[in-house]
Amino acid sequence: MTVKDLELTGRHTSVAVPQLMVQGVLTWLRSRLVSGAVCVCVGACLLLHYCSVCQNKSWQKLKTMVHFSPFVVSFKKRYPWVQLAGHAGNFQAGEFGRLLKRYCECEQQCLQKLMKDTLRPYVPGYYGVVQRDEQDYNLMDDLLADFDSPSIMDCKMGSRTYLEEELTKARERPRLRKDMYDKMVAVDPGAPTEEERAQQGVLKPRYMQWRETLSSTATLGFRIEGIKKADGTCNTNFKKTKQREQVMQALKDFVDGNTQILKLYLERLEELRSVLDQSVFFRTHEVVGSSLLFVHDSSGKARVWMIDFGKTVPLPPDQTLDHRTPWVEGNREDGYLWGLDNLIDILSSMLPQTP
Ligand SMILES: Nc1ncnc2c1ncn2[C@@H]1O[C@H](COP(=O)(O)OP(=O)(O)OP(=O)(O)O)[C@@H](O)[C@H]1O
Ligand SMILES: O=P(O)(O)O[C@@H]1[C@H](O)[C@H](O)[C@@H](OP(=O)(O)O)[C@H](OP(=O)(O)O)[C@H]1O
Repeated sequence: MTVKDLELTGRHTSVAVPQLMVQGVLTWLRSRLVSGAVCVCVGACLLLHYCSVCQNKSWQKLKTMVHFSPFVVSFKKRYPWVQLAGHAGNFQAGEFGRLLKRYCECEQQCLQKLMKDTLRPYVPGYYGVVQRDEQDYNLMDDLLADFDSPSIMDCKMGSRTYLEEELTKARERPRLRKDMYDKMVAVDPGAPTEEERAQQGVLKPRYMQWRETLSSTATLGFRIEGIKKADGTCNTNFKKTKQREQVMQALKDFVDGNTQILKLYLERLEELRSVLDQSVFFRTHEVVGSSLLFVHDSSGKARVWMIDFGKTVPLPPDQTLDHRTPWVEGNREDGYLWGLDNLIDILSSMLPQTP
């Protein structure tokens, strides 16, 4: 369920730890772990606390990964930092409340443009590319830095989680993914077709579409990827959270029923929506796989930011998107605003109605 050898797939492969020691930890985890998100937390915490201690050593190729984030990293023992979703080993601690995310040119281009866009207050501040141990990173604000024991939620936005160009590539050069087949079977043994079963592999777009329809991505235009609460509990098991009522329950649990926090989140999302309507960047980009990061703490502070622009790409000069029109191949619509409308609607319905 949690730790296993993995077919190497691009960005999954490196973490900042000596390989042998990590393999020892992983072997221990593999032999000991039982199911449950809290156990995942503890295991990942042990491993990645160690990673952070060793963060000045060179990054090494590691043919193993911890499945199912979150990854809890103690950044220089200052405060625990949590990676709720995404690829393992992509982040390192920076200085002064900043963090380093493994370099991705597409993300760099977006963050640079976003620093000059009306969306600037809704994305992490960006400070350029830095090198550590021969690896390039994008340096950005750590959005958790100003919070005390924060509760965090990652919501992946949009009705589509793969780029149109990924579809084209998969058609031109179909590549069967055994790791995705295995992830599919782990959730639903009946999901693969007979052909996929015989091949023991699925194409990436097929897997991504299956994930979209299993969760709320296809029906609501967003899905919860993970939640970590101030009490230390973590849950990344939202693959089947699909119905509006299930989403509401997860949100209610995330804020511990605190309507004041819900209200602050709602206000922030409404502001974000009106800024998105004005944003040149947003109008001229296909925004896929990007998340909203929700953060609050017991002081009553609650904020939301847009993160992850690794699959946000510029449109041709003559094209714009409204981000609400349903997607058909070729129109490049991503359903981002449709998802945000739904999220806002759900949060509003959870608040007591004012006469
Ligand atoms: N600027 C930030 N400040 C604080 N936490 C962050 C920040 N950026 C990312 N995170 C944490 O890391 C997680 C993964 O981030 P992100 O989606 O950018 O990674 P990724 O590896 O590109 O993901 P994906 O696999 O979806 O492409 C988030 O869920 C969040 O917990
Ligand atoms: O959440 P899951 O079920 O583990 O599936 C992963 C998730 O959809 C990621 O967003 C995706 O990375 P990208 O968004 O960067 O494509 C990754 O593809 P990958 O394995 O090809 O990196 C998937 O494996």
